[in-house]
This record gives sequence, C-alpha cells and structure tokens, in this order.
Amino acid sequence: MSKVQQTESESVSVSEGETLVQVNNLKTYYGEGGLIDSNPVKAVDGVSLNIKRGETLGLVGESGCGKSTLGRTLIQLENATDGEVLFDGTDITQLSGTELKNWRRNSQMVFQDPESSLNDRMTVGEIIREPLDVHDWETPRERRQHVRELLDVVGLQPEHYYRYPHQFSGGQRQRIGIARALALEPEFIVLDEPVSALDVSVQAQILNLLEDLQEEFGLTYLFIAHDLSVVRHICDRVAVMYLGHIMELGEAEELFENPKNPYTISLLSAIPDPDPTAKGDRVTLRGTPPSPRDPPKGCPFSTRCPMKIRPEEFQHIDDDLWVAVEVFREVVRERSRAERSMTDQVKEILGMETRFSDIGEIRHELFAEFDVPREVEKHIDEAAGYIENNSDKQARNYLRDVFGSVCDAENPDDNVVSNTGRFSHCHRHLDDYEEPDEFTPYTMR
Ligand SMILES: Nc1ncnc2c1ncn2[C@@H]1O[C@H](COP(=O)(O)OP(=O)(O)OP(=O)(O)O)[C@@H](O)[C@H]1O
Repeated sequence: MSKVQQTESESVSVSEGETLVQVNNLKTYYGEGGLIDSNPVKAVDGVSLNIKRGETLGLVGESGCGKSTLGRTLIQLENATDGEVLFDGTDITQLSGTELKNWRRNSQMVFQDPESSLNDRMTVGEIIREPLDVHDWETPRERRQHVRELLDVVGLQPEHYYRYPHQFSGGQRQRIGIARALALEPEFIVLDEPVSALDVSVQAQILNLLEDLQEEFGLTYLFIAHDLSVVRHICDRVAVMYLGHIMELGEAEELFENPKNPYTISLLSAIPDPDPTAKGDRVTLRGTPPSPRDPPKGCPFSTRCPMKIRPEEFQHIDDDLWVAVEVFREVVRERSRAERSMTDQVKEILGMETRFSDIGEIRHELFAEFDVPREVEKHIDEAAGYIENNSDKQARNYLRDVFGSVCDAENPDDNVVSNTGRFSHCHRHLDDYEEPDEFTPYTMR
C-alpha cells in the first residue's frame, strides 16, 4: 500500500491505486536522424508502466541502463522518440509552447549532485524563487513569503535566504534543491539518485524528509537509485531496468523477497549477505551489458542471462561447455560490434595489433579443457572460418542461428507473475519452460 494512505487527517488524502502517470511503449533515442549518427543510442526502448498517485516507484538497474533518461522523459526534459506519457490522462509528449510550460508546474526533478546542480552565483532565496519567477507566480512579495515557508518546510532557517550554496554542507544543499522542486507545488517528482552523493548519516535525514514531504503534500515519486537497500526501505513498488527495458515491476517487499526475473535474481544476489552462514547462492553476471546502440535482437538480457533457454538439440551437452559456447558468442559479438570502430580499422590497416587476440587463441582458451562433441565443434569451426575471412558479423549471425533459442529470437512479453499484478519480462514464464526462480543458473552448477 502507498505510504500516503496510512497518514493522519492533516495529510493530503489521495485515492489508493489511482494512476497518475501512464507510460505506453515509450522510446527515447539519442542521436537519431543526424547526418553523422544514423545509429542511435536506444536509451529507453519500449517502456510501459503505471505510476500510482501518492506512491514511490523505485527505478533500479546498472549504470547506463536508461534510468535517468526515462525519468527525464517522463517530465519532458527529454523528448520522447515514440510512445505516450499520459499524465492524468493527457499525453504530455504532444504538448508544446504555453501548454507545456503550464504543465511543467506539475512535475519537478531533484538531482543527484547537490554540488553542481545549484547555481553558486545565486542566493538560496533566488534559487528557490526562480521557478516562481519563471511562472509569474502570484506577487513578488508573496513569492518571497512562499520561499521563507519552503525553507522552513525543508528544515532550513529564514536567515539562509541570503546565503550562497557554497556556504552549505551537501545535505543542506540537497534540502535547497528539494525546496526549489517543491516551489510550484508539483504532484510528481523524479528523484534522480537524491542521496547517492551524501554521507550515510545525512542520507537517512534526507530520506526521512522526502517521506515526510510526501505525506504532507500527497506527492508521487519516481525514485532512481543504485542502492538497493535504500530502495527497499523507501519504495512501495520497484521497477528493474536493463538496456532500456523494464525487466520486472512489482511491490517492493515481494520483489526483494522472491524475485522472478533472471536479471532481478542476478542483481539481488550480488548484494552481500550480512549472514556469513547463509548459503553462498550468488549468481555471477558475466561480462557487461551490450551497447544500447546495438541491443540484442531478442530478449535484452539474452547475451548475459545465466538462465537462458537452451535449444532442444543441445540440452544434453555439458553445462560448462555450454557456458563456454555462450562466452564464445559474446566474444564474437563484441568483435563484430568493433567493426564499426574507425580506430581499430585504421590500426588493422596499418598492421598494428588491435585489442582482440587471434581467434585461435580465444578458441584454445575457451574450449581446450573440454572434449567438444563434433556437433558443436563443426559450428565453432564454421564461425572461426568467417572470422578468419574478416566476416565477424556473419560469424555472429551464424552462431545465433545454430546455438540461439527463443531468447535470441524474440523479445519476451511482460508476463504477470503474481496476484498483486507484478510482471516479469522473460520467456521462462511460458508453460513450456522451467520458471526462473526454480531453475539453477548455469554459473552455479
Ligand atoms: N544526451 C545524451 N546523448 C547521447 N547519449 C546519451 C545521452 N544521455 C545519456 N546517453 C546514453 O544513454 C544511455 C542511458 O543513459 P542514462 O544516463 O539514462 O542511464 P542511467 O541508468 O541513468 O545511468 P547512471 O546510473 O550511470 O546514471 C547510456 O548509454 C548513455 O551513455
């Protein structure tokens, strides 16, 4: 349940479960259509979710997965490439001019770094008053009064009005940023890593302040964070993002207790367990996420998933050998991506060493310890042949055709995985396969 519904009578009341922001198949691409850059960064690549009025929705995922871009697009600091953002039913991606300016009052953002997000040449009063001036809010006198009230609301003193940001500590500077975000009485605030840059002791104070403000003003938050324990503590629901997609979304406690998506399972298992006697069932994630300029064709997590569906004809081969095949595919994939790198091309033309070793060496490294059956080896031979002929892309596609499964071919649907409406983006939820939370990841066998 949203925390706001549990509060006393003086708090703003919000009706439970009502949708404030509805996101439909949202895409935000960078660098699209430019003369130089015809291969855009697909930072947000088809996100659909709802944010309920009065809730805190957490947004987590590895660095670069698109969290900030999604947050910025929801409040129109970034233009959507495609899809809808319905705010109280209005598609704000279609607004412009005065309509957009008027709508902007409804939503604000609090940034991660209180050191750089405040203009050091303005007084605290001017910083907080700026959005009021831009929107021509009431009279100048009322604006000054409102700023004094806001200073009080965020725990600062009236005399701080005429001071400069550099005279404050990190926590106090974040309070200034929060006061500015509240100035126009928004309904929705994107909190982009609001406590990551602060000392741990100060983090708790700012989190408490944010919770109090939510109660007092009935605010709705999108809370972007790396720190999963903070998210578990403060969020009602959590969305787990990977490579521009939402992999799982559901109630926080339920999702942390019993993650259903292979990516969530991997992400949560990376948190060190405070209990040293606990079973060491950590899932190690191989490699790094693919480039958002060149995402996989099927499931976004398919190149690293430790629970990827294996094609029927390779079910019987040794698990470790299968992991080696997957790693080989990843190496080839990276090589083919680098075909686009001008530096490497130039280096190759000049006969200089590139960052990739000889394919024979890679094969030896990966497969020497196995007795590789002919039915696997013949495909590795074929792919190596393509690579020797400088057709890295052909090798990549060949390996996908022979060793790939539904995970490589199709982007999964969002499958409902609990009676609270949690969804997970994975083929394993279909009847034909073992569920991710019942499947032993390859890396742990
Ligand atoms: N203005 C931009 N122009 C081009 N690419 C961008 C721009 N902003 C972000 N990107 C790219 O878009 C992808 C998503 O970035 P984004 O900042 O949204 O991720 P994030 O999950 O918030 O990362 P972090 O946790 O490190 O802040 C990254 O590959 C990033 O390099």
